[in-house]
Formats: sequence, structure tokens, C-alpha cells
Amino acid sequence: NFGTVETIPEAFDREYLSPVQIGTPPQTVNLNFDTGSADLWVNTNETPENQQNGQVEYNPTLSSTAKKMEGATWDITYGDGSASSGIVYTDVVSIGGVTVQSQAVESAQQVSSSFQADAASSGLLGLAYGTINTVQPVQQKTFFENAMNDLASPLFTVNLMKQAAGSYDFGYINASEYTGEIQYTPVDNSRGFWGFNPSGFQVGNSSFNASSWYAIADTGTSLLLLPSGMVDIYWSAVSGAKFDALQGGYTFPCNTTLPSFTFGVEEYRGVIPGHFMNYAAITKTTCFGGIQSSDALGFSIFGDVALKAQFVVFDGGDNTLGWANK
Ligand SMILES: Cc1nn(C)c(C)c1CC(=O)Nc1ccccn1
Repeated sequence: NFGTVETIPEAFDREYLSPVQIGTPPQTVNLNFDTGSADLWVNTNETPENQQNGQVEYNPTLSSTAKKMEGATWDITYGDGSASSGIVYTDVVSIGGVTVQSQAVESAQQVSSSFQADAASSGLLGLAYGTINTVQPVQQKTFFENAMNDLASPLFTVNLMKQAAGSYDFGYINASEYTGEIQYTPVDNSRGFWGFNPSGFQVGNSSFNASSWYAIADTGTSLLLLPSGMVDIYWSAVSGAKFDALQGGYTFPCNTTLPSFTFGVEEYRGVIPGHFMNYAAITKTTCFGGIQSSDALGFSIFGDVALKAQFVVFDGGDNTLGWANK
């Protein structure tokens, strides 16, 4: 069993949305696949109207296979302060032809402002480890964990693109989606994330700085968040770049040519083109950087700015991450 689903970028590649079928007959909602969390939650008929902005809903009362998980609740707060909570159903969930017969589908009875404003996204589909799923009293598995044993290979791959359609593949590796060899590295899943140890970094064509630290591969985070020492070195190479406390990060003159950023994974070198580090224009002339500090988080996050330059294998069989350029 295997399948593939497209993933479409929103503005600035802020997030990527993929169609998911829930229930019988199938109801299609576009969800933000998030390798940094483990809850599958969705706007439903139970989400207050004043907390929505036109989002497509899943309505369990219209699904013959929906079952309420009696007494179950969920409540999640993300690192950026956004939050949601509610009750739980199980239902049939299909992604790209891969079907889980009884998947915990978390119905949002409360969503915070950033989710209310995001009209295109009906919710999140967590792809981190189920050890950080928030359902109580009985913690639930992710779609991938439920599907894994039926997949040809116990893995999914992520191929995000800059302002173009990419894909999530389940159960197989499509050799046409990357170049060179895939570099596998062990995952530290002790905190429920797809954690790994980068081996260093390089700005443009300057020398490689060997360094080992902890980072997570997180499709649900837009930026590349790294230790401030590295971030300062990167932006010191960009004329006119400055840390702007009001904007909460480094900004730079939009017409500047940006150097590439290369990260190491063991001997592998992942290359992020310079223009990927222009996240968004703040004014006509001032742009916000795609590389920012992770110092306030306590760990680094390889978010979409980095992932959209790579083909990444999330292997739940041997708990490894595979990295390749494309
Ligand atoms: C951990 C963290 N701290 N800070 C400042 C950020 C941005 C994060 C990552 C984060 O919040 N990701 C996220 C947000 C909403 C939905 C899914 N993922």
C-alpha cells in the first residue's frame, strides 16, 4: 500500500496545504501537514461561527462511519502561542489513496486568532510521534503511525517547493524527486519530534563551520530557526541587514543579493539557495529574513525555508531522517 498527495504553498510559502478525505461519503478538507506536532484536528460543525472565516468544515453527523470517542478531549498550544481544543471522533481518513479505517479526528471547539484568520486551512494533520499527541484520557496515534504497518515501506517523504506544488509520498521513495544520494541520519525522538544533529553550516562559498547541535525537521514552521551565533554570521554577510526588534528579527534591503546557506548532516551538505532566505516584504524596500534565531525556543527548527530546498525521508521503521538535494 502506498500513495501520494500534492501539497500547495500559501502566500510566502508560509504553510503548505494538502487535501484529506474524512468520513463516508468522503468529505475533503485541506490540512496543514505538520511534522512538528501529532494531533489531527479540523474545523467542524462544532467550531463556533465567530471563530471561523469561511474554512471548509468536516461534519461528523454527515458521516456514517463517524463515532464519537466518549469522554475524550484535546488541547494543544504551539510554540508560536497559537492554540486549539475540543472533542474527538474516529472516522475513516484517506490521503492520496492510503486509508486508515479508524483515525482519531479531533473536532475544534475553540481555535485561536491565527487559525481563525487562516481561511484556506481547515486544520492540521500531525506527523510527529504520537507520544506528543494531546488527546486525553487515552493518547491517540497519528495517521502515519496508524498506516505505517500497511505501507510498502514504513516511511513518508516530504517534497516542499518554493511557490509551486510539491508532494507528500507515503510508503515509497520516488527517485525522480531528488538528485544525488540520500544521506540518512539517526532521529532523536525523545521529545516526540523528528530530531536530528546537524553537523555544521556554511554561508555562501565561505568555509564550512563544523558544529553539532539539536534541531527538528518541522513542516509546520515557516522559517529556518537556528542558534543566534549562526544567524548573526549569515546576516553579517548581507549589506544593509539589521536586527529589527520591532519586526522581531533580521530585516534587509529587498534588492540585496542573498548568499546561500549550506547545512551539514554528517558528511552530507544541504544547500539552500540565497533567494529562499527572503521570506516576505515588510515594506516596498525592506524584507524579512527567512533565517532567524531559535534562542528563545530552546531548540532549532528546520522549517519550510530549509525543507523546500530538500527532499526529506521520514523513516518510522528505523527512526531515521534522509536528506537529499533536488
Ligand atoms: C516552537 C516554536 N516557537 N516558536 C516561536 C515557533 C514559531 C515555534 C514553532 C511553531 O510554533 N510551529 C507551529 C505553529 C503553529 C502550528 C504548527 N506549528
